[in-house]
Amino acid sequence: MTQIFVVNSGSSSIKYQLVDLATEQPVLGGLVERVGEPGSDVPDHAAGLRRILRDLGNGHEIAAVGHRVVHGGALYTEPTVITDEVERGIEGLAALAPLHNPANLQGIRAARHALPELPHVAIFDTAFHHTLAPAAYTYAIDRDLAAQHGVRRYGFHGTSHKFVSEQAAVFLDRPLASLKTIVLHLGNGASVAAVDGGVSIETSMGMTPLEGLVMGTRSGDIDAAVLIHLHRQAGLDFDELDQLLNRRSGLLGLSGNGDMRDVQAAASNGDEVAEAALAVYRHRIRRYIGAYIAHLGGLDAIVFTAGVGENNSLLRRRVLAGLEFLGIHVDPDRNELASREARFISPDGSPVAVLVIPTNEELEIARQTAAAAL
Ligand SMILES: Nc1ncnc2c1ncn2[C@@H]1O[C@H](COP(=O)(O)OP(=O)(O)O)[C@@H](O)[C@H]1O
Ligand SMILES: CC(=O)OP(=O)(O)O
Ligand SMILES: [Mg+2]
Repeated sequence: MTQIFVVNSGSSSIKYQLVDLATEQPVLGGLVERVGEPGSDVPDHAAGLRRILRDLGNGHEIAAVGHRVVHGGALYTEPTVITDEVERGIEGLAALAPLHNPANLQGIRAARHALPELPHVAIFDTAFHHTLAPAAYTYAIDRDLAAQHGVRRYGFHGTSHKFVSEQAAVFLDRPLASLKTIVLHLGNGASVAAVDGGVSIETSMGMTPLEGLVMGTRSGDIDAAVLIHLHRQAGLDFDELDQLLNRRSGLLGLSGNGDMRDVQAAASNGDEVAEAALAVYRHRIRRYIGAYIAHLGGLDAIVFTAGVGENNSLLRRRVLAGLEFLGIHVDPDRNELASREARFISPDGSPVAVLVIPTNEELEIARQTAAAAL
């Protein structure tokens, strides 16, 4: 019974699972929250991971450890067995993902220290998007400056986009190579990917996980001149602008609440500010759907996934309303059916399959870890 221990160190949490490879089911799992927050008894990710490993105890047949790492830059495009040199590589990318990579690295160091005899593998959020063409990943600024500082689109949530687009092919019983799919990963962080024959050709997040969709606390797309304007006119410095765009924008900035459940509940109770925030959220998603149909040159499937995508039926319906002329239809009854399984929400015979597929980043990390290390 081979088991893979999967560690997902987020900016303020650590999720973990012990995945049995034979059944592809978690044997156990958990979440440590409020890491490093004031009043928390978990001062940092290293301490959090030590506690998890202590609670885990002995008696498990762990064959390898898989770590989610958010930013692999241009350096890491494959699952990578972690050495001291790889640790330094991940550290070197911290400037591109300051909320995520240092936390990932602390988790890696603590786990390697506690389980030195096991192979540890880094699975990068950026890896699935390394297939983007230059036209898709290039920002139109000075070429040399951009190259010198690694400024380009990398894209994120790749583990989820890969897993979900492959699941769509299995669910539809069609060859992955023939499918043009738009994946909407709508969680706390949110991104869209255009996947053509299993290959990512476009995605909404950029050099960092800030660009693209409206998120819980992140603005997504914004005219870069807004930063210059707020610096000059409102006197905000760079740290304040970073905080503003990454931590105090998105649904939180628009409505005072960053959790979709609360915003949706308020809007449903007639709160106009919440409804206006949701209108911005939906409008942004529709812009990407239109753009990605053009990039794909057709569309076979739209897949909703992650916390919001899997659970918010009203949002799904309203995001796709009026797109019938593109062959996109939603069956209201199927859409309302709550389930933990992959499912259609389009009617039978619809030209575009509209699906809800629960993501499972931990299982994907476990699979890739085993493939790289065992
Ligand atoms: N039943 C639900 N209805 C609407 N939104 C939901 C529901 N369950 C979770 N969400 C939303 O999903 C988001 C979190 O998604 P998740 O994929 O768990 O995020 P992450 O992994 O990025 O932390 C939150 O905005 C939360 O409100
Ligand atoms: C990359 C990213 O945005 O991750 P998360 O959704 O976990 O914040
Ligand atoms: Mg997530």
